[in-house]
Amino acid sequence: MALNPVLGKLVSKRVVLASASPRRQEILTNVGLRFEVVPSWFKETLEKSSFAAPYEYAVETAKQKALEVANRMHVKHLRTPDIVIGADTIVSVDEQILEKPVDKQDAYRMLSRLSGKEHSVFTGVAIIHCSSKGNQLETEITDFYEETKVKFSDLSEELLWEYIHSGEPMDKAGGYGIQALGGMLVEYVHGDFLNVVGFPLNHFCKKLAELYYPPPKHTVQHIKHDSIPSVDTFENLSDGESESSNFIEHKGANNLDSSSMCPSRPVYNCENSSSVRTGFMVPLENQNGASESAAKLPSKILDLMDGFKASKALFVASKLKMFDYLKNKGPLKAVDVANEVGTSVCGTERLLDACVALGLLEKTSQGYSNTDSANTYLTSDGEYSLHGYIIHSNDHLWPLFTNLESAVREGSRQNHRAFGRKAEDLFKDYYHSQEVKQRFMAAMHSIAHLTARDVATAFDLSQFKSTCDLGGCTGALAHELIQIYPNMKVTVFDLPEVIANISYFQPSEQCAAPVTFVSGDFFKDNLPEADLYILSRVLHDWPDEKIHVLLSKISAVCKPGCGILLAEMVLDDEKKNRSTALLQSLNMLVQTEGKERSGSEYQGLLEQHGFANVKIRLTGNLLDVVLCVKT
Ligand SMILES: Cc1cn([C@H]2C[C@H](O)[C@@H](COP(=O)(O)OP(=O)(O)OP(=O)(O)O)O2)c(=O)[nH]c1=O
Repeated sequence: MALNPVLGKLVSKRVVLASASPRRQEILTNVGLRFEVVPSWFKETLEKSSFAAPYEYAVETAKQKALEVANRMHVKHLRTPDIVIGADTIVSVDEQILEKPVDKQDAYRMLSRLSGKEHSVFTGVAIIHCSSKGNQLETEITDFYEETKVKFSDLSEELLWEYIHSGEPMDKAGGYGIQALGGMLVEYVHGDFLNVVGFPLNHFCKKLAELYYPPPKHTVQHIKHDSIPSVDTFENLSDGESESSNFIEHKGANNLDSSSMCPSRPVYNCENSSSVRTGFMVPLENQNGASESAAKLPSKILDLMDGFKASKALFVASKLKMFDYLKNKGPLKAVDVANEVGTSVCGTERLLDACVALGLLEKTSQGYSNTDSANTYLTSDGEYSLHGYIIHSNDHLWPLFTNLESAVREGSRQNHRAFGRKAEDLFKDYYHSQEVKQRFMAAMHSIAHLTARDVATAFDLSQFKSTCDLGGCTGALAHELIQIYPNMKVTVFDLPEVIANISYFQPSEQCAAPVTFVSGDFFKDNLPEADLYILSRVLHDWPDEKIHVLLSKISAVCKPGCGILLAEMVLDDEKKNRSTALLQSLNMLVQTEGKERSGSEYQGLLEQHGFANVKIRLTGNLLDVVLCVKT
């Protein structure tokens, strides 16, 4: 049973968030929703005076943002999403609509208008259900808005400018962010706090409840239309969707991070997390940091202590190809899996049970079978198989991470301790041992294929007629680019040893314009001509000195207007919030001389080589995207 099966209803659907707002991504991620991010290209230029009320403008803009994404994904022959969610947040004061400031003066105008007054924050939301009939996209649109009233204190000039110079106002409606420094300007908030931050979660859940659980006619009088049904109500309503248990696990895990969203409002975290947890109930500590009773355990720490056991269970089940057997022959009893794989029955049963508890498998009286996620991601031939990366994690990263302590003490990579060879020798191994080479390429292909759509759609790249993916390996991103921009000429440039082994990874269906593969070393050889150079998961391998060598080579062949697109995990500037990216930076420490970097660090590197207009898109998924152009 899910805490909130209305969100559980979306588990099996392909949900797309048509928004680049990191806040919206975080709010929805924190409640365990799984979705792709495809930022809308709709320009927020609707004529404001043509709307009778400010909220109508926000709702219409939200609708247009979502429709643009739904149409683009349909037209570009991508798989039509099931649901597209769009949102638009505006601030309204004295009948005027304030959006994001265009510059510091504009931010000043906005904030001085809000000083000492109450204003309204409206977020319009559109939920678009999509289907394909023949070649036509059919949509059903549900929209709504939420209003929150916010009052600012009187703001002194000094405070105003200090706040503006912090940079926080620039990407936020009304020029402030209530969830961070802007919270200091606020005297009171009446209404949904998350609505101000960009997404009215409570109203969204109520809307989904209306859509998915319309009250049966004979019980109408018992159901409160404006409430999200309670857990008990939902138990009755639940349709028993098998993935709902995954949903809870996921949500529990995500609450670990939710503090970054709203540090000043612990209530928002605490209420959710204490009611969400399943399995072992772990309320949070009281204000003094002391447990309220002996039964209350530090859940976050316990989860972290157990993390390695869960990773290793996943690695071993993958290595033994259990997900492949279960896909082809499931449901199977433990004894049958053990016979297929050649393992002990007692060990196999424990591993399978652990995988069930981790939400990777399902268990019924017929035996064990894969969840949909296991079929998609964990089988070696799944549509978005991560099998290659999992094996790489087990065989290569695990031994390196075992030496993390030495890496931290010495500040350098640990290949010699993990494998008895220097990093350089080992790197050569990738290309000299066929097995290791295939394993490494499969790992890189898994991640590139999984993230290709996010990377290719983070920005509108249609102005670039030719693209060169430097270190593009098997061409997974290149193929995605051609799907989205059929007229783009796409070249992949990688080492000869890599290019010699790409055939296994090529898609079976023929693309309209095939990808060109060119072999060479981007540090030594001439680069192919292109309007846009892509570096996906390349810069994080190298120290700044090597990056300067590479960027100056690219800069030398780039004409004004040509661009660089980076795909990396981008750290927040303070390096304290994005745990996946920060852990990845440790991953780079144990095996390379590189590291993960923040948006301003990438900007600094790029600007030194004549690239400007640096834009960063946080996709909410594995890779973020940075785009800049040569001046
Ligand atoms: C008032 C306020 C707004 N905001 C943000 C929420 C929205 O992200 C942003 C308003 O701009 P929007 O145009 O609603 O959204 P966006 O440009 O960030 O993303 P997209 O158009 O791709 O959906 O302001 C805060 O983060 N905190 C606040 O206190």
